[in-house]
Amino acid sequence: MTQYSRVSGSVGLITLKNPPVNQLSAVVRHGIVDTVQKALSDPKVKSVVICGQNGMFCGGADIKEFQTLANMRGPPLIPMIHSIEAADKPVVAAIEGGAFGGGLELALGCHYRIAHSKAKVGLPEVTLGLLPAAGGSQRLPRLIGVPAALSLITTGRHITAAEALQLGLVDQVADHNTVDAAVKFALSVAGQSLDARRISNFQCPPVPNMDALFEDVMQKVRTTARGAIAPIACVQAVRAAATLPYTQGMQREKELMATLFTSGQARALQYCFFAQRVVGRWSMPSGARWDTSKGRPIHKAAVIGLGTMGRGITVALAQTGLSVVAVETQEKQFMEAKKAVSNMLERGAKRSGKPLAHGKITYSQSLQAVADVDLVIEAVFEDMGLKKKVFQQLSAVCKPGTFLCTNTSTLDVDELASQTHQPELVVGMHFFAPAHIMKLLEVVYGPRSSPELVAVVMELGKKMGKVSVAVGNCRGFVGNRMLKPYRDQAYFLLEEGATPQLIDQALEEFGFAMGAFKVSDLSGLDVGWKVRKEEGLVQPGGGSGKSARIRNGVRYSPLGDLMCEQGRFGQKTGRGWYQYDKPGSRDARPDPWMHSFLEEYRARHGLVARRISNQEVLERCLYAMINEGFRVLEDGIAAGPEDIDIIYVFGYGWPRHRGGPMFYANMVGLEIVLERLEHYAQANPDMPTLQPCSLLRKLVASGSPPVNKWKEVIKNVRSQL
Ligand SMILES: CC/C=C\C=C\CC(=O)SCCNC(=O)CCNC(=O)[C@H](O)C(C)(C)COP(=O)(O)OP(=O)(O)OC[C@H]1O[C@@H](n2cnc3c(N)ncnc32)[C@H](O)[C@@H]1OP(=O)(O)O
Repeated sequence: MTQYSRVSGSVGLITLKNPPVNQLSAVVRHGIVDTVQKALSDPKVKSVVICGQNGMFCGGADIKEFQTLANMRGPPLIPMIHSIEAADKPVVAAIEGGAFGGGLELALGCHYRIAHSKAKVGLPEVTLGLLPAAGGSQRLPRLIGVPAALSLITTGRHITAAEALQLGLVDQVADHNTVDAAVKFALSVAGQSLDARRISNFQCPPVPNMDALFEDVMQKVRTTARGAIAPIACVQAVRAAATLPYTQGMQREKELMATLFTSGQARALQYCFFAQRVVGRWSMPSGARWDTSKGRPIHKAAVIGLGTMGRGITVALAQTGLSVVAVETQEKQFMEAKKAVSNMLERGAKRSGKPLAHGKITYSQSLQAVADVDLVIEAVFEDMGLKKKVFQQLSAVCKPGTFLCTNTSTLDVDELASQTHQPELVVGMHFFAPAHIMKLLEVVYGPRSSPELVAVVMELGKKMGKVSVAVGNCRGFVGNRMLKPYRDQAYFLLEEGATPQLIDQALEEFGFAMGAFKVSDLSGLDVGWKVRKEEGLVQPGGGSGKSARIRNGVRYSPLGDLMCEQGRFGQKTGRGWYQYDKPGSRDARPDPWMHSFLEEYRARHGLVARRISNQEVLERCLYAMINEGFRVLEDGIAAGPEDIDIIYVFGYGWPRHRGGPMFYANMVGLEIVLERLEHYAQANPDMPTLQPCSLLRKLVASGSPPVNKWKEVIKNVRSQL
């Protein structure tokens, strides 16, 4: 786990060996303590280099060890790092690949740091619900100053070696063999005084108006944290570094960490870290899996339809380096799209510092231009008739074997596949707007979709920087299917006495980026109205009598339809569930009109408004969504709870520090979720989405196992179906 050798006569070389990322598990920490001791006591050794095997310095503490305190045996990190800093021989960290979290804290304990030019460094503990508690919160501000340290520690962002050099975080950047460079450097500094190299002895560089700086940062962090506690503790820890002697600062760091470490938020965030990796190991009900299905290379792709989504998809594809044929048959849209895509590419290049990808795109107004591409993403208007026509044409035009994908948020992927000669080469790609920015991609396979195609599209998603989740085909797939009962409950609560702002506030206090009604205003009320009209659900004026609020025997709220009849489509019309200064403006303000609208509505339907508590808002909206999540699992649409949670965290603004809806249900207690659903279902027999589903009942009957054990129960439930 840790290898030791003497090189170049007098340099003790310690190599961390713990695949995949040389994480500091107990054995590695033992190894470091032993080998440092060995090097320091060997009179032939004049200086020491610490590096990691396989081109990676160290990915930090072993996150798996955090699951139980019992796992955390072995030498603790803090004294281990202190003993390195206190050594009387120079210790040099040779950073290849990356130094993250405890890995960077280890490097900060060394007297010198040399990084490869392609290496990255960072303190991402905040993203795991923690803070850099092996001295990182105290050493980093002393080394690079308070503002820069605050920026790194509160965001957890990874920075390049070049930025690290500029900040003074590393001493040298090497273009070739970093370990060789570090050994050479170690030889050159052997015997030199180390007094000025021990960061814990430094004073933080003074900051003018320090109180104002911390107040300002704290306010910003509170706004963006949406209830997460780790970013706040990070600011408090850095403040301790700036105001207290090192030993007291370390004490504060320890206290803050103790609170975070055992918090539910840290558990949720660490679950998300692993869940994100679990969804990459996709599987299909047929038994096809990520490790047994091989894709084939895609050299040239096409996008059909250059509306908002098509433009974003074109940009995302071009940024991967692929050749892209962008097709739009309508002249006006074609000209506008060319300009818009070009602007988006320029903005992207500026943001990322990567070269422009203009040359990768060819534009055409004819579908014939896609004849020789390997993969097509159709992104025309969300209309089954139109999409079917496009798929028939694509099937005729494209070379045999071309993969055909549809960007759709709800439509039946199998129905589209049946329009082509090779339905096994069709999948859905549900992008989220803006498609070149949003991280989530739902990859929707049908019963006939080939695993090869799923492998290709999952890989393509990765190249586009997306978190791709493979899901089965059903109405709304995973994300939008679960959103429906959540939204329905929000509407029903309005009928029963709530206001849009009361509901949104409860959801935003829970941690959602936006409440249900603000989201509805943003995406446009007319979108759902069109779908409901096509489904025959809309009655003019909202209908009358008892049947006005029932469709197919199930409770229905015509509130959204009535809003649309009034032309209140949301932000785009300047009026929706809220009012806006002008059409297109984003600043939502409560609209007094809503009050009389709702009063009149309730009076017409004989409804008596009652006081709705935040708790009821959360229970009804979230538990209805969670219940649908269990149905999704039962139906085999998602392979496991991790898939659902990652979809919600990356695509629907679910607060990451609450781990996703299914993890959250587990945190609340499945028996509590079941009991509350039963309660609400009894009170509302016309709302079948509140009837607890059988998987939830089975899980509770099985003793409410933790999320990572649900798959066993799911397997049993499915085999009984
Ligand atoms: C008193 C003080 C107590 C505690 C102090 C704790 C401080 C810490 O160090 S907390 C940990 C901080 N470190 C991180 O947050 C880094 C997490 N890792 C990453 O960001 C990335 O893995 C990466 C290092 C940048 C490498 O990325 P990539 O090359 O894309 O590989 P991945 O697919 O992400 O990971 C590969 C494989 O490694 C597992 N893994 C990564 N880091 C850790 C880790 N720190 N501990 C345990 N395991 C780790 C990861 O889960 C993947 O394995 P799978 O089997 O595929 O899940």
